[in-house]
Amino acid sequence: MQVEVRHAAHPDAVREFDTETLRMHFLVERIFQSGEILLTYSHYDRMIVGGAMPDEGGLTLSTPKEVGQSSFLAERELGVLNVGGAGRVTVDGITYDVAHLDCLYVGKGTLNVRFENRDQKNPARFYLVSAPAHAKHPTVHLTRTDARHLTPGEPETANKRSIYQYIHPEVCQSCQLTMGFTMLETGSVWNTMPSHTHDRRMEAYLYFDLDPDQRIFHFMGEPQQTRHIVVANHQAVISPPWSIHSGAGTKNYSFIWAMAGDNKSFTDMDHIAVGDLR
Ligand SMILES: O=C[C@H](O)[C@@H](O)CC(=O)C(=O)O
Ligand SMILES: [Zn+2]
Repeated sequence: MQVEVRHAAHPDAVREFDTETLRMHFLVERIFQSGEILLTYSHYDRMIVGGAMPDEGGLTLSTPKEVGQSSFLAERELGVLNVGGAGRVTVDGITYDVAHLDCLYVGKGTLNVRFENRDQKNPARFYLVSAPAHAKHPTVHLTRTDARHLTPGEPETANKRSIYQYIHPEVCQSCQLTMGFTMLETGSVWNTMPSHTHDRRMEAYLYFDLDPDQRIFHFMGEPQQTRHIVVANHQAVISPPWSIHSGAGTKNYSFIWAMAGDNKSFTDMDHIAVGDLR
């Protein structure tokens, strides 16, 4: 397991960041590496994002010093969403078949989490998101048909998309974590436009299903001080609570969103009119 710590940055400081500094603070370039668990510990709401990509030997979630506990999930909850081939996740002796785009909520107090492939030629890529938790909720396996499905956007504004809400109060219990994914239709490239902030919750995006030679221009920053980060497939962006998080791709793509903070209300957003962005 490799863990990288990212400290929180004040918006006044971020105004001065150049491209490399923005990327160093907010872009997670490496999420999936075969036979390894790569994690990034963000000090925004202490959310951990990362990936587990098993090889023949499988992978066990160990406990890094950063979490300060005897087991990773002693005081945390975990969301797992598979963007690779079919896999298996074993949680304290119970094995779940976690197919492509299935999600697993793993509750606080879990002692053992193990990741394996079903087909070594098409390895699973488990995207992981964890936040501090103070209550135990049951571990739940969710498929796409369990998710809440929304279809915002229009072809005219190139933002027609499907939102699948998995770890969401109407679908699955959690302490502070919410998680799901958004899939853009062919010809639509804009996510989360009109954009918004929610200072009471931070958010992270993992972009996936993007062709290797295409990129997403992810927009961040205060609404009147926007900056962009050029993002490739299987890279994540940490969005501070004060920042917009929106993107335009050179082609359509999908992304996993996950949030932690004061509430789990997906619709609690401070919207910014397109004309007010700077
Ligand atoms: O606070 C909610 C998050 O920013 C995303 O879930 C928005 C999103 O997936 C979209 O509009 O496509
Ligand atoms: Zn948001």
